[in-house]
Amino acid sequence: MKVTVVGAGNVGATCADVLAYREIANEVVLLDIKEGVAEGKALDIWQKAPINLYDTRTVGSTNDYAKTAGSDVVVITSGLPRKPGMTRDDLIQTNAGIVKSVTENVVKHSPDAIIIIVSNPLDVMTYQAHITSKFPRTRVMGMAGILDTARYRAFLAEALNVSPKDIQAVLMGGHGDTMVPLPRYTTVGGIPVTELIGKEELDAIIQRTKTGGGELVKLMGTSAWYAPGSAAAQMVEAIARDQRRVFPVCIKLEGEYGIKDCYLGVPVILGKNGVEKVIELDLNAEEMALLKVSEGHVKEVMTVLDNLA
Ligand SMILES: NC(=O)c1ccc[n+]([C@@H]2O[C@H](COP(=O)([O-])OP(=O)(O)OC[C@H]3O[C@@H](n4cnc5c(N)ncnc54)[C@H](O)[C@@H]3O)[C@@H](O)[C@H]2O)c1
Ligand SMILES: O=C(O)C[C@H](O)C(=O)O
Repeated sequence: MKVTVVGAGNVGATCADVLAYREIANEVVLLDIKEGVAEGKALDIWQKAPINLYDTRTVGSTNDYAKTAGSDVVVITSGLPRKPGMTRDDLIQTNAGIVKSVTENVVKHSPDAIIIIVSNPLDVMTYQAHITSKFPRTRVMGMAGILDTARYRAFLAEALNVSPKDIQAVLMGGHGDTMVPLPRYTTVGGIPVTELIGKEELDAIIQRTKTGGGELVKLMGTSAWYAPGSAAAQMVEAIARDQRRVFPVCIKLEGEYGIKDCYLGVPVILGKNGVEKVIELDLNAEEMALLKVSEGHVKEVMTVLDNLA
């Protein structure tokens, strides 16, 4: 298993580190456009191997895609992160160009790869990578749902004073304020969450989850990386080990949930072929209405991308 991570910044380097210390891949190539940065971080991670006891070989590359040739999975994290006061959509102009040129290079050197997009605005950057790569939709997906769900689970674990391991949940829709939480599908050790927490407290947690990325941007002046890098690595693991994990993943919808030609987070089965199956939940009217709002927002930003092109 060879994995390339494009972008050796905060998220990319964290993802490469998790892939290495959890031995998810035999070889991890970290690539960045900035001279020396990827080589340095890859070397640093490799020098940690005797301490943390792993065999994964990490290799750095300054924009030399020949080193990435034949990758099984490519994670694209290259692009600007937002600063306080910005929305993710404000990044579209710069990041669309970056994701397009990176995807062209990835396709040239790894034509059979599965691509995982992390760059923002997530849903529309997944669209950009999909139309550029011309890969089947099952091999081009975006990471956001695992992160958003993890935030929701972490906040719930804190509120209920239980282990985050015991909280199972699904969040759907776009990666932004229109994401669709699904309390009906949230359980704590198998118990419906609504039996353990009041509506008001749950609503506050859902609201905090929706703005969870912004909360961190405000605190740090740039966006998060530990949870996002780990979330992307978890998707790679599901593919590399053919785990058939059930995760919310951004993919082009082709009629599921009555939605076509839109890139949205939905629960899927993730395995060796990428998205093995899109799971269609039986949403109630209220949940469906929220998903339609999310669709409307993502489609608006997709139009911005079309106009840029
Ligand atoms: N999907 C999510 O849930 C999620 C979570 C966190 C961050 N993000 C997004 O991920 C992206 C990266 O965030 P970060 O915090 O790692 O930023 P960062 O600035 O730390 O790293 C980005 C890296 O991309 C590199 N880069 C820029 N253009 C490149 C190109 N053409 N080829 C190769 N490398 C290039 C930069 O040199 C930089 O090292 C941002 O767009 C951010 O908004 C998404
Ligand atoms: O909030 C951001 O800009 C980064 C990322 O999408 C996140 O949710 O942490």
